[in-house]
This record gives sequence, structure tokens and C-alpha cells, in this order.
Amino acid sequence: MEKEKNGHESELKRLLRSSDKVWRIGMINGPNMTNLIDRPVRSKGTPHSIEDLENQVETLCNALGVVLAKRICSDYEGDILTWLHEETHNEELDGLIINPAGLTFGGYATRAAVGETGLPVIEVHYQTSNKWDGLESIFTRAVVGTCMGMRRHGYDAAIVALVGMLDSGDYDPSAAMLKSRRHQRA
Ligand SMILES: O=C1C[C@@](O)(C(=O)O)C[C@@H](O)[C@@H]1O
Repeated sequence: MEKEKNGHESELKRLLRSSDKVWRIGMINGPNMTNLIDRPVRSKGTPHSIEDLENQVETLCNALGVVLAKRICSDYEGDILTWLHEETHNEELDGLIINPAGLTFGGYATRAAVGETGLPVIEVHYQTSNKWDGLESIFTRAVVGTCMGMRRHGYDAAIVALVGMLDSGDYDPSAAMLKSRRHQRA
């Protein structure tokens, strides 16, 4: 069984990777995602916890030969800002995925900090934006792409796309809203 699993993993890597770089990926889940297990099944799908979700992402990263190096899930914007300031300097991470969740419509400080990392960032949401009563995510301007409406599977889509973009360099860094230290140096 273990042998078969390893076989599938290397097949996945062969199919989806164009480099063997061990990218270091960070994941942010914003306010209310701590309570994922109790959130409505209609929008979130079969009940699962934030730990289940993090394990799912970590397993896919391992199968692709990259690392889910850092993660945060917090109900407090300040915690997320401190994490961004501390964990994304010194080029310790290569890319990020974020579900801003409760910060989606008003987390301007987090959006600025995300943009200033200069990293390729993919925004993920369980639901699609047409369920948001005409509201739009303020984060979309600061990220290179968005996965919406695929519930937990959107995280897998985001990881595959992020790794593909990192491998090929095929993404638009100017999608980051603010000019980052990294881009200024380039
Ligand atoms: O908390 C959330 C979750 C969400 O980001 C999603 O994953 O669908 C959508 C947001 O509108 C909401 O505030």
C-alpha cells in the first residue's frame, strides 16, 4: 500500500512539476476559519476541521516535492500581520496561499502586508463571490490569482497552480499591488 502511494506521488510530481526546486510555501487562514468544523455545510461542504484542511494541503505539498513551511490560522488580524512581517522576510518563503475569510472585505492592513511580501500569492475561498451580496474581495488586487467556490478542493488547485508558476516563473509579479523590496532590488 505504502509502495503504491509513493508510486502515485512520484507520478504526480512527474506530471505536474517542471523543476525539482523544493519551494517553501506559506498558508494563511483568516478570522472564522478556526471554526471551520462548525461552519455551514452548505458553503463549506462535508464538515472538517482546520487541522484536516492543513493536513490535506501538507500532504499535497509533500506529494509534489515542496514544503508547507509555515502556516497560520487566526481570528486576530494583528496575529496575521505579525506572522507576515516575521515569516516572509529574509526570503524564507517562495509563495503564499491565503483565505482572508473574515478579512475579505475590510482587511486593508493585511492586504498591504500581503502585497509588500512581493511573493506570488493565490487567494482561496470556499464559496464563490456571487454569494457575497454584491461585495468584492479587496485582496484580489494584491494576488496573482484566485480559486473560488471549490470548497476545500480550491486549496489543492491553488497549490498546484502556485507550484507550477514557481517552477516556470510564469506569473505576473506586478499583480502584487505594491512594489515590494524584492521587486525593487530586481
Ligand atoms: O469567512 C469567510 C469565508 C470565505 O473566505 C470562504 O472561504 O468562502 C468567504 C468570505 O466571504 C467569508 O467571510
